[in-house]
Amino acid sequence: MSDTVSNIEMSRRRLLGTVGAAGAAGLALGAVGGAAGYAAAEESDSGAALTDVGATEVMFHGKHQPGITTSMQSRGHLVAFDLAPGAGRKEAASLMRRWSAAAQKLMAGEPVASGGQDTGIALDAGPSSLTVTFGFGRGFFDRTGLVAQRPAQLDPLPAFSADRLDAARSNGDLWVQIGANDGLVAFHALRALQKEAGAAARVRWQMNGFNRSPGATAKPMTTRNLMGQIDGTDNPKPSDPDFDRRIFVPESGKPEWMAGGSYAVVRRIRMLLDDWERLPLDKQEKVIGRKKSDGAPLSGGTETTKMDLDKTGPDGGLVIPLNAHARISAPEANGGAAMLRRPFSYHDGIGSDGVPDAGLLFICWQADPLRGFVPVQRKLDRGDALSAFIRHEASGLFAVPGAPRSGEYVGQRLLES
Ligand SMILES: C=CC1=C(C)c2cc3[nH]c(cc4nc(cc5[nH]c(cc1n2)c(C)c5CCC(=O)O)C(CCC(=O)O)=C4C)c(C)c3C=C
Ligand SMILES: [Fe+2]
Repeated sequence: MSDTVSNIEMSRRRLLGTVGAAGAAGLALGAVGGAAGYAAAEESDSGAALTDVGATEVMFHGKHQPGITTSMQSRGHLVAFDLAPGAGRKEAASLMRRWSAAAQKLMAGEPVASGGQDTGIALDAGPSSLTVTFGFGRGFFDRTGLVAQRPAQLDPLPAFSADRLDAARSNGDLWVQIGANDGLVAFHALRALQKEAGAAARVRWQMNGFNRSPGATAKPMTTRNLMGQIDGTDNPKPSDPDFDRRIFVPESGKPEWMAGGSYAVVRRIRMLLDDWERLPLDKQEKVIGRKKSDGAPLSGGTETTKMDLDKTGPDGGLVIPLNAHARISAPEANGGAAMLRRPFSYHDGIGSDGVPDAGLLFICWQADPLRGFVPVQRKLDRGDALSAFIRHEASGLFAVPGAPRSGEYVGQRLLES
């Protein structure tokens, strides 16, 4: 069962079980609410929950860690930690044990007494689809004396010509991805995990992101990014026959501790919004190869229609230009290379250059970065029309093990091997 299915079941059970029939009758179910949902929510004065957003719980245990195939959440925090000077394998194991116990409680909507007492930031809220995902960076294996267990997939990413990477905001020994459909719930988890790190690890960098709030659109839709494009249409789907093979390390895969795991590539990609917004709509659409209004390919149809890469217009030219982002990044153009993109937008105010410091916290998941991100980015780096409007400013690559079994902590099979 996917964690999304169990979310829905869990949230329905919680709604009916804890809110009671009178409240449940007037509820707007966030996932399917639509226009009728808004009316019900606005009119509800019974004191019952207005939606099931808060009640939805994602499971901590399972085959894969949460936060990979989980539906995108409206708030995200990405934090990289370095192990503190003097901390090694023993301290790392103890940290992962503490973090896993805290994450399990947080995801169940329970308080955590990190450093004495719960901060109270998430009091009153339900789990709100909180997920906490843990990964290990290349340096982790040096620090813990586990170099022999380091997967080749964590070899540094190649340099790309358009990279303008800030080393201080790149990589890190440990990576934590927090996502939730409530800002306070997400911050509560962030704070608890930072405190739980104690003297064992120090924050190296932190990035904060956001997406659409559940229920913001009248019907469920693929989200938009800060350039206004519908972004995520052609993601691999869990129902695709080769989804697991592309995104997750198989049970028989190597190293054994990565069974059921995945590799996360994280890129902080700044959008040059002033330049982008000056571009007329028809040119913006040619940059991507899709319409801005509904995400349909320029070759016709609706958002989910397959792109016709050979279609020509009245002038004889290709309707999806040769340098269109969607053409260049398509699996067919990259020997089948595919990744699951699950980003957050970010906005960190106005940069020192006077333009918005805003863009995409691009996170993609794959069983092997050399068969996912790397070949696609190599190709985009050479000829993507979008390159003129974006700048890669930070980068990270992390091994994200499978979910722990009941009673285990994340990474136990590595740290106690
Ligand atoms: C190396 C991988 C990719 C990077 C980096 C990347 C950055 C990036 N993309 C957009 C906006 C869109 N991307 C779209 C499709 C798309 N992008 C990638 C890969 C990277 N994007 C892939 C593999 C695909 C799917 C291609 C396909 O199979 O057809 C789209 C179109 C809609 C969609 O399918 O999601 C948009 C829009 C931005 C703004 C960006 C950097 C800021
Ligand atoms: Fe893209």
